[in-house]
Amino acid sequence: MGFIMDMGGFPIMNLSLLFLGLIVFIAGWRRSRRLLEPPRLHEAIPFVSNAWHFMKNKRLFIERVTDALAASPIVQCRLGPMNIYLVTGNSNVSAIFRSSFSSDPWVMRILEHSGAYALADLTKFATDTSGGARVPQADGRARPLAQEERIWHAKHRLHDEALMNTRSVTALSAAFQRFFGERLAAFPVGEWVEDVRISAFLRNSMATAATRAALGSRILEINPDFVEAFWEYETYVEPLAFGLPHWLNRRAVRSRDQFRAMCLKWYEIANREFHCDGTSSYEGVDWEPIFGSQISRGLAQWVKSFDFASESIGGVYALFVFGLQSNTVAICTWVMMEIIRDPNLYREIKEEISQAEVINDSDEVAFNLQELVSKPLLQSVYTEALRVHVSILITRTSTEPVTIGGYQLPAGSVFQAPTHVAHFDEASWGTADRPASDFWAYRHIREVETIDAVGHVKKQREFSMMGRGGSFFPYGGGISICAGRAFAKHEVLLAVAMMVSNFDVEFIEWVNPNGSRSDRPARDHTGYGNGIAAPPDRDMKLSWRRRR
Ligand code: HEM
Repeated sequence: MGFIMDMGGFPIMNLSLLFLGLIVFIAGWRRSRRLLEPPRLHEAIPFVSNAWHFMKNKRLFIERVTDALAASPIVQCRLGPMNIYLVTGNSNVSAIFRSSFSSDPWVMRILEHSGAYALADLTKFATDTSGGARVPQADGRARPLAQEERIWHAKHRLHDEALMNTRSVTALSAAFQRFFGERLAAFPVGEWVEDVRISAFLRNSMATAATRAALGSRILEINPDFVEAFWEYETYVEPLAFGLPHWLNRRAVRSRDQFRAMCLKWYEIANREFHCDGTSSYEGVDWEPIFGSQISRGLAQWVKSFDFASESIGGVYALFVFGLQSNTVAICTWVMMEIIRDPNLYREIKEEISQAEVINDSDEVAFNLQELVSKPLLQSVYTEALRVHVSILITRTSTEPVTIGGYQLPAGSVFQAPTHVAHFDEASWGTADRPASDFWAYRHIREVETIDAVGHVKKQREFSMMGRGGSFFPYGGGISICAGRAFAKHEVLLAVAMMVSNFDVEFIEWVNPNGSRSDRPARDHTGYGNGIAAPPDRDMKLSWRRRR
């Protein structure tokens, strides 16, 4: 009692004041800490809920992020073991595309968990801190790495040479046109085929044609189930990157390992066949059946020069096929669905496509590629499909201390910019009668007046982003921007043009995955965790008749 009342002569009043002061101090300190740190995305079970939510229903997770980013342009969130800063706004997003931000740590997670690279090869990436750019980043090494030891840079150079330059894009597009044409030619001329499901058709035929174009035909002969195994693996690529223990992710790990094994089996056979006569007769050609294209042969060269282990080589090709297929097929499907459901749009698209038709040496209808990919309405529909259906969190790590959204954050902070927030921003995209949430085929078109040779004023359509490019980054940005973006556009527009130009099409109904009639059109597949373009959750059933 005496202890409570006077504490050996220390009056209770003083003790209460001291205690109160301490509480005020702690509350103030915590508030000031909070002010120094961005607000945090709510999480019911710390370390678990957000990561679980992300993997199981990414669309809902991104909607929660969108709400949080409406209140603050930067929000913290824990995804499994990682603390992440989610950012929005043109200046914050362009900041993370600067060269002082790197995608390498995130890519390393993908290589390790989604590609299952061998530890020895992961170490080669981890120890090369010189970055991907031509000029090495200062990394404080006593002996800077020689150019040929720079593994990130070698990969970037390969992408530039074998994916981005005009010759490689033209060669890949020509091969794709040939192989997709063969799939279409399998339909009888003049006969209506009643039960074509556009999503299922493209997942098989477009993926097969793109695989042959990029990797050659041999890979499909060696692995008849290659395309099915790919789609199984594809659903797990992004969830795998979080590196959950295998026992929590058994199916994902099994699919990954099966697909990598297929890639490796082909690589080993292809490698022997390609070099069987010591000097391959295929050297220098644009396309051959064993390795396919320049990018595929380049990858083979790259893995050899860095002495990759076999298990990594399977992962290298598995991840390449992921980049090649998973977005183009989904985007092409959305473009077809949107134009088929709107007869006027279909008619106008068909008219544009007919202007790019040419007769090739074999007397067949082909396309002037440059003309095709610059048609205003086709580009607008393609851009709108990317705007509405691409949802990715572009991820970067700061290599130096940085101020973003008014917060000073240390080197090593991980940032993610959700495309969804920018792509659905009303201020950038909405119009009085067309909210940003709607797909509107004509959103990226403007009418301009031109005067012809005899002085007549003509109205003409032009494709235009109208200065809104900063709110549109479906291909990411900075040095890690998608290396396949030029081919992606060619491939999607070619596939659309070939179907529209060669077939009469009639819509029948929307169907559920089990084939039963759906009472609503397709929406983004919400449970989809793969990362970039969401595929449709319903299919479109149609009948079509090949015209020639
Ligand atoms: C509509 C189709 C496509 C979309 C929306 C898309 C989107 C993306 C995105 C968002 C990234 C990450 C960029 C970043 O972190 O800033 C990426 C990277 C990449 N993509 Fe694509 N992509 C598409 C098609 C393709 C195709 C067809 C290929 C291959 C032929 C491809 C190859 C790559 C490669 C190699 C990278 C890694 C680039 C690097 O780290 O340097 N992509 N893509």
